[in-house]
Amino acid sequence: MHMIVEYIRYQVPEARSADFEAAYARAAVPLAAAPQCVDYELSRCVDEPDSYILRITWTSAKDHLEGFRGGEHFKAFFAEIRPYVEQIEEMRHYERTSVRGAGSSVPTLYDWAGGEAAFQRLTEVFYAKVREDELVGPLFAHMDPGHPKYVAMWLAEVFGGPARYTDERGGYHHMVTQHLGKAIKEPQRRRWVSLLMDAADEVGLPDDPEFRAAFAGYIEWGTRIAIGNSQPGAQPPMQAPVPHWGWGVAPPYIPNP
Ligand code: HEM
Repeated sequence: MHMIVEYIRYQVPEARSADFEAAYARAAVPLAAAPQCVDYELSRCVDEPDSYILRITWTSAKDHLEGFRGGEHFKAFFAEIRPYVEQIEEMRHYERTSVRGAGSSVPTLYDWAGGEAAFQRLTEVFYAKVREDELVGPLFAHMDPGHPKYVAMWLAEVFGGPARYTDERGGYHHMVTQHLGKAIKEPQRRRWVSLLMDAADEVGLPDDPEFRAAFAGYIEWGTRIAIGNSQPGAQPPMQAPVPHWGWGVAPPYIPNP
């Protein structure tokens, strides 16, 4: 899949702008229903209110030109915007480059949680519980004394803090080797999660719904991957970046063909 961004610049006289926006609000319904459309946004120029830019991200240029234009949603979409075709000044596909990313207007989960100290407190309390637990304790019988600290470094990095696990502890590769062959069972994973959530309450991690949903989302994801990687014969990738987790929603997993 090779995403492509389409920009359409319109010049719409002030007298028609309200109708234009209303037409696009209606056109957006079939557009959003098209499986070739990733997202879209119509914005209006502040300095020259006659200028509009419509940005549509498509799953690929071919999907746009063949899939969407030849598909079931195009007719309804085009019927709405047809009166404005003559107002188009530019309509082209743009290739995304690697220069993109999120800014800092939204705090990281790491900052929201309280930074490094918060994760250190969390894992100290958590592994004290783990050690005592009859279901998961035995897996950790030979745990490295530094383990709570290392996992705190991992979590901090995942949630947007400094890359200390990568820089000081061997990164993803080291983590994955630690789970190989452990043959973790589902009830053990569940207990691990449950003890971690107890620890989160005990050390007073923020308990607002948004933070906890994102936190639990990563933990559900990560523990399920750990189970898979720990089974006999598993062959997980041995090199990968440490994952980064934010406030958003994880997209569906589609394996590379
Ligand atoms: C989100 C889920 C998980 C994360 C982020 C995680 C993270 C880690 C990390 C970073 C290490 C290596 C620490 C080091 O640098 O030495 C590790 C080791 C280990 N993990 Fe996990 N883990 C997860 C899930 C689990 C689960 C569900 C289990 C079992 C129920 C488990 C059992 C172990 C064990 C037994 C070790 C080796 C400990 C030792 O002997 O030192 N992990 N984990």
